[in-house]
Amino acid sequence: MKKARGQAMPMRVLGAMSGTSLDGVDAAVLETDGQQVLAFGEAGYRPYSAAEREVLRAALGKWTGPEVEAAAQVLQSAHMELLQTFERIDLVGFHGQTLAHDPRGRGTLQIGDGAALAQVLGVPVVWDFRSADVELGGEGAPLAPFYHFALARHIGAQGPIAFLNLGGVGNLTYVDPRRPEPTDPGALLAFDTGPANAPLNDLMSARLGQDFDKDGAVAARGEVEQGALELFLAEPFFARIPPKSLDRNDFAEMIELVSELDDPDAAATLTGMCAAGVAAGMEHCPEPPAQVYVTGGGRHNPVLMQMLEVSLDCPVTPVETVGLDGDMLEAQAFAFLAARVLQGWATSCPGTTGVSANVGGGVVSRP
Ligand SMILES: Nc1ncnc2c1ncn2[C@@H]1O[C@H](COP(=O)(O)OP(=O)(O)OP(=O)(O)O)[C@@H](O)[C@H]1O
Ligand SMILES: CC(=O)N[C@H]1[C@@H]2OC[C@@H](O2)[C@@H](O)[C@@H]1O[C@H](C)C(=O)O
Repeated sequence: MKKARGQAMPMRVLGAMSGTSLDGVDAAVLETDGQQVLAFGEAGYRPYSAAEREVLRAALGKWTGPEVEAAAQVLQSAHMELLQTFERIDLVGFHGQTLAHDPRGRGTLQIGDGAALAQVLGVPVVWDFRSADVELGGEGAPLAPFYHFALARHIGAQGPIAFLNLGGVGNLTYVDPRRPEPTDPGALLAFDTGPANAPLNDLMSARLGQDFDKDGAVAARGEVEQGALELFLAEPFFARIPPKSLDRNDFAEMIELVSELDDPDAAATLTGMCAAGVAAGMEHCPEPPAQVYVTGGGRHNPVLMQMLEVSLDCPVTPVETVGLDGDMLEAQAFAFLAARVLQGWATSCPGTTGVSANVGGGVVSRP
């Protein structure tokens, strides 16, 4: 039976996320009743070693088999190591690691065993957040939008704003905080915008042996190749009406579009493609938001931020300008969603994943 909203208890919830960039595990405490953000707590980060990252990378795009099992072990032990360092936790929201995402085909796969984690930590763990939404016809992603709605209210936004997450993949949430509930029609529109850092990271790794283009240093020396950009934007994904989502490697072939370019021009062009995907996505919003608040690692890239400022019709700033932590926002989101799952409340709705009705995903495992 669903509880009435007034009965929800404030909890200290620990959220954990291992994102598509495969850099490490982010974990953050959020005090919440699943409706409001009450306070932000401690946060921690556990990077993957180069060897661990290779094990995870080898499993990307796979659904079963030895690579997936090896990746699951790396993922599980890294989480156990990090999450055991937190104290006084009531509940854990455990996203795991997406290995494969094909919502209209084989489904979505996040590795990680929440039941085993609950035994070790001695508290309930909410996990497998995306499957129920996909099974009911939704995209299964993005799921942070319900948290974005709570954040928009927390920062006192009076009209529509947007949150833009620039991780491996980009995702945008348009929020109208004047609606009372995130599930109200018009309160949320969310979708993946296209590849963000993943192709640029892959280029940097293949050509220069670097994990990423730190501070956009390589792209800053180059120019965007317009022909490649046009070919990229001709992909049917950009014209598709949202909600819509992507797998990390859905645009892996775009690196071919820059194969003839020198390093600076190739990096600048891939950076430009990320910004252009966001600009194309913005066209789907009902009106330009008053602000775009950027979270995720891409906000540290000044070349990318500059390109966004030029191509969007509204101001673009890192979420830190309103006192939020852009490195931990996704981990906090899964803490927030865990609190909602425990109450039996929705974590996605037609505006966020395209699912036909409001869905409360997530499995609860108790110690
Ligand atoms: N100083 C910097 N300069 C340029 N790029 C940066 C910088 N810091 C981080 N990044 C980029 O941000 C990426 C990490 O972003 P983030 O941690 O948000 O990804 P993620 O959470 O794994 O991804 P997702 O949200 O898609 O699951 C790095 O791989 C890198 O490409
Ligand atoms: C299937 C999956 O794991 N998708 C991730 C990925 O990383 C960014 C983007 O693609 C977003 O759709 C989602 O993560 C965020 C945190 C979300 O669900 O809101």
